[in-house]
Amino acid sequence: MLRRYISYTTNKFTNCRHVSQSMLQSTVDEKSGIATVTMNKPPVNSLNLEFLEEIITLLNKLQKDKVRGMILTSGLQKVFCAGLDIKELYKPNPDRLTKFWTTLQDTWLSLYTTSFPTVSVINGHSPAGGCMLAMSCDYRVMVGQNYRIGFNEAKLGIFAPKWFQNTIIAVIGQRKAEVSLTTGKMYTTDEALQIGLVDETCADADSALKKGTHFLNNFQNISPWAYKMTKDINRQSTIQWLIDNKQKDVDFTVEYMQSPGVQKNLELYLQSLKSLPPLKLISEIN
Ligand SMILES: CCCCCCCC/C=C\C=C\CC(=O)SCCNC(=O)CCNC(=O)[C@H](O)C(C)(C)COP(=O)(O)OP(=O)(O)OC[C@H]1O[C@@H](n2cnc3c(N)ncnc32)[C@H](O)[C@@H]1OP(=O)(O)O
Repeated sequence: MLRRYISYTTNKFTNCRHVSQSMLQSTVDEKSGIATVTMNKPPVNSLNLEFLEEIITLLNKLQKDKVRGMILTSGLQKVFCAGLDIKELYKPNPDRLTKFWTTLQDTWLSLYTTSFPTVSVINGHSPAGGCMLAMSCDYRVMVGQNYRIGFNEAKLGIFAPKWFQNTIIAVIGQRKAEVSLTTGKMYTTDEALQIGLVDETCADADSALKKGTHFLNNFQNISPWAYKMTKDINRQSTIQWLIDNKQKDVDFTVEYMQSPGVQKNLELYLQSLKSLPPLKLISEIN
């Protein structure tokens, strides 16, 4: 396992508090109380067990520190998050896969129920679990015209669980979610805006961060308690479904992922990932 460390420093010139873990950097602006969290797990910010554990630890820390809001973004050149780390799913060790899926559920629960408002600044490709990471925030701003976002699980021969699908339905509605999930379509920035996968688009990352901050400033005069209660009531049925079905969801996933058909599909997908030229894959699967 990677050596992990957390360090806290305050920069007296910028009035920012920095929290740095090996794959995540967090900077809290002392004046606004807004945390900017940057994912930095080259090459593609894929979500493996250790990365998910870091995300949970950081969310707990931000909650304890009573930040006023969080912006989640990527420090990589062209990828926001490539989704689940396929290596966690391909030829898995059942014990690790059990821990991985349980931690994935807990990460989603932590992010979807934060006591502070959250924004994702999508500054790179964002397929499958990467798109879900963005959907689990309260607001989404997508940068530029070069990236793709969507739910391509079907292209890998796997399907999204109920709690995942319900999260998407809450954002874009039942019909669009069904078309999006069954076709595995990856959307351009403009298409994503049109179907409501993202709330705003802009040309560059700096403007996107400003738009994210602008959204979070809406909560300056809103009671944190009123914010949290409203969000909890709005999201309650999906959250409760997962809490009530956690073990069933893990057991099913562990068995399903190990089936020969799923493993064959993942093998073929991993091969195509290696053989296609950069970015061809994403455009191929449109
Ligand atoms: C709060 C959490 C919410 C999450 C809830 C999830 C609930 C679960 C439900 C559903 C399940 C979801 C399934 C998934 O997420 S499966 C993952 C789907 N992802 C993809 O299909 C992305 C595939 N990757 C790409 O299309 C490209 O890599 C791209 C992201 C566009 C980047 O392109 P490029 O910059 O050209 O980089 P390369 O393709 O050369 O890749 C560099 C190396 O990274 C490896 N890679 C890429 N993606 C993954 C991945 N997802 N997992 C593991 N490894 C990945 C790639 O093979 C290269 O490796 P190497 O250098 O060894 O060849």
